[in-house]
Amino acid sequence: MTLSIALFQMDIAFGKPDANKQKIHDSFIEIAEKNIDIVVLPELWTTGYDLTRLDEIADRNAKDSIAFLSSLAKQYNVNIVGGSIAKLTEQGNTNDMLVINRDGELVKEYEKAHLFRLMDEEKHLIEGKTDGLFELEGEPSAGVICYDIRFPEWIRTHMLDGAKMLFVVAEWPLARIDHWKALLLSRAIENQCFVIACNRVGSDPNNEFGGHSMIIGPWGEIILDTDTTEGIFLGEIDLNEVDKVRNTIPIFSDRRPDMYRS
Ligand SMILES: NC(=O)CCC(=O)C(=O)O
Repeated sequence: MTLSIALFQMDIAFGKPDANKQKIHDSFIEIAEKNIDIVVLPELWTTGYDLTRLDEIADRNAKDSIAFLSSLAKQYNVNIVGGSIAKLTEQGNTNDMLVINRDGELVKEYEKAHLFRLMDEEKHLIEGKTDGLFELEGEPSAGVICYDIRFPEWIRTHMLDGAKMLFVVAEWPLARIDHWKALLLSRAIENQCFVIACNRVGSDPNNEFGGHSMIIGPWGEIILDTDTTEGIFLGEIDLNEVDKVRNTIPIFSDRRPDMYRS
């Protein structure tokens, strides 16, 4: 199956959910005539890293964000890996990925499992406890959030369940953009999957962000690598490539889990 992907590499207005929603709403028109199958947004696109104000600006139970993305998905007949948003729950705030299908149905919520101390996440957010597995267009997929990609065992956990596409949504600073690129490439090669990664650009009071949203194939081929400009970037993937690569070098059946530490 061939799928066309649009990565929304956007700047995010700090602590201004309405402005960010408006920007996405207005930009969707650009994808209308392009027959896109999946749109991907970056991490925390409603609020950015305005974490000290989350009790004021986070979305209670993600209700408004789900309604917003669901309406866009139906209007434009497109699946949306809706980046992540700050979700206010009874227990606290989470960094919550939303995945919506073409019919506007919520197919997955995944809460970031690994909180990033360098950006104070552990002070303001609670960690997720469940996996990021879902299906889009009938294809097994997984979604993770930014710092999660530094944990190859977490990604492998998803791949052992058969995921062929790994979606990564991020606010990854420019200062470590070489890590971002190397980690994404490694996750694609070692898991023989497509990595579809959307980072933000621009800056907030603490960081300048690095863009370089990417699509990488299961052989490690770079299908798309952007720069640091804001925009919607397109790429196409053929999921048959995953089976071809997995049959050529059968790493999943060659594993020796009996020798690995958990
Ligand atoms: N938002 C994040 O999780 C950033 C992760 C990051 O910058 C890193 O180096 O890891």
